[in-house]
Amino acid sequence: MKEKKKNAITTLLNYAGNFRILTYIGLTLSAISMLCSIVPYICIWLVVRDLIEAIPNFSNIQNIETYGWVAFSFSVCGIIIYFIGLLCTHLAAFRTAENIRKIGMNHLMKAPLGYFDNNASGLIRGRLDSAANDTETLLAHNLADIVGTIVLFTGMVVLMFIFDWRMGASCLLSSIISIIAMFSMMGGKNAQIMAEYQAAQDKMTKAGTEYVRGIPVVKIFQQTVYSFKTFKKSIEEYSDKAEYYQGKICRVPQSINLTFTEGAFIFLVPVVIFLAPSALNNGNFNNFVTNFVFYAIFSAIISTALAKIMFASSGIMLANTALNRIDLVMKAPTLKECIHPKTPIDNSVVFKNVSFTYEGSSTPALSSISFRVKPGQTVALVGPSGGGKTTVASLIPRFWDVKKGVIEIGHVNVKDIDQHVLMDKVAFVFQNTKLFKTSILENIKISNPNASDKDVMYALKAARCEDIIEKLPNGIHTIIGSEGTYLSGGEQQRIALARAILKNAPIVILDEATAFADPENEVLIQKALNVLCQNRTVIMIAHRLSTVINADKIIVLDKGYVIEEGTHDELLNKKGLYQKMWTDYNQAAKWKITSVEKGAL
Ligand SMILES: Nc1ncnc2c1ncn2[C@@H]1O[C@H](COP(=O)(O)OP(=O)(O)OP(=O)(O)O)[C@@H](O)[C@H]1O
Repeated sequence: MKEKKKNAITTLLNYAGNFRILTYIGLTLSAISMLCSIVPYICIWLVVRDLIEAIPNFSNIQNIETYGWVAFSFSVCGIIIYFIGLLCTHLAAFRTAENIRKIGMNHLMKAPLGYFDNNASGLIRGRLDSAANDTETLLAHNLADIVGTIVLFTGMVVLMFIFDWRMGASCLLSSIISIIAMFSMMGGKNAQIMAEYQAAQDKMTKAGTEYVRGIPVVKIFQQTVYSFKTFKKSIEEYSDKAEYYQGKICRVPQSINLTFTEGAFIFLVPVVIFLAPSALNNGNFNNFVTNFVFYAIFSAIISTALAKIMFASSGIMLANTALNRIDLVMKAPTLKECIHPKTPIDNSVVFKNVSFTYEGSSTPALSSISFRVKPGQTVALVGPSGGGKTTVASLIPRFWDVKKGVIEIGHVNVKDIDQHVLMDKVAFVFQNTKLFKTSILENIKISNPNASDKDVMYALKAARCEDIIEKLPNGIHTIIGSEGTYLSGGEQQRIALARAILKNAPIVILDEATAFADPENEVLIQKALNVLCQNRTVIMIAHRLSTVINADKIIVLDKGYVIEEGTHDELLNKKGLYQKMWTDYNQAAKWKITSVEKGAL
């Protein structure tokens, strides 16, 4: 446990960078302010001593006013120093939290795009945010309180043994019991239980995100909330863990801790009763009473100090868990950057004996795939569902890195091409277009931030988006998703094509570009695609075989293998899987036309 605490703080201070110095200053000031806060108690002891010694001639007392001023000055100084310290720790904490978010985001920017398919965005964001928030509280408040309290505690222990060690030891005994109870909640097996409790919370967040995503499906199929068993189960698991941690682990030590924190004088009274007769006999009863008054008051600040340590320790525990969770983000796989990047010499794409298995899967998605796409050629990937088409397409821009085989663009291994150059080389249009909740203009300029409004307008025209822009209240400046401005699937697809056209990349990857379009939109999308694909190397995935007839080459993928390759006519002559797919496709098309005709009659 001790080791873990050290790690959390060291790691956090690493995130703070140069602002670490502010943390050190803040902690030192917090320690000084705590030392200042002890002085008024010493003054109280002096006042009580003088009062008792002066009985009944109180007019002889001279120094009480001085003690009062000293106590007041130290209290005020302590408060001012504490606030300056807090200012420093807050500045450092805000910067650290900002750095955690920045470093986390920078790391995620290097993660392969495929990582985001496999990890819910809500979970990744939750991990970064909770780590930043929890550590912010730790650095801004908890750490200063811990250091201050340790100094205060050490000062108190010294004072306790200065005046009367027996009374001091009785006060200290309740503190020790309190501390043992406190740490028993956090140490050993209980730390593991706390980690499990946090993991259950993580699982619940993930299941919650999936649940919200699936609400439309639930509504369509009239399912009740309980159909989402995973989410329900995760809530139950979380409640069980929380209940177990709070009820079984914390109840007894918490009660002991609170009893001895609030009743720090619990051993003091019996000790005083026990010592009083000998003090009377020895003739130093005045001194004995002074010490008793002092320890009775002093035990109150022990309670405050212990309560502070308790809250601060739970802060460290939270920060520890948060750091473990952020580690999961920081340990996300990253694409290896090439040290000596090479420049592709043309726009060809070549797969050489590529095999690929998704992480966590035992079956390869692709096995020994080899094919060549010459510059300017259009190659179509077809085949049954799960054949590996999307995987092939996503390996080209390095959504994932292959471990076996080589993928080349312009005769250079994609791993040896600078990331920015690679991204400039390839434009992709996915099945599910992602448009941001911003203006159409911004949405399109994402692919080329330096483009002028004129270039954007050209791209919109080339993607046949004029009708979309005309009906929008503020034209290209209309924010998508605001004031009832929603675009249909086909319209979104055309905006995405405008984005790809503006990017002007020499290699285009199309994944089911017309999948969700109605007939009207499909014609427009097809026209936009013609512009996008002109004089470019194109790799397209299509289920509608009518769209691939004119491709320079068709590659048939089945169960991760290339089983046929050739032009439309060549493949029909082979009388293999493609020919069967073509027959089925035509039959389906004929069936559709017949059904429509019958319906019309
Ligand atoms: N992110 C992933 N993690 C694990 N396995 C995956 C992942 N994506 C795809 N697979 C698996 O890899 C294999 C190939 O899938 P892929 O999506 O490439 O096929 P496809 O031909 O594009 O299918 P479809 O036509 O249905 O889109 C399948 O067995 C699939 O289950």
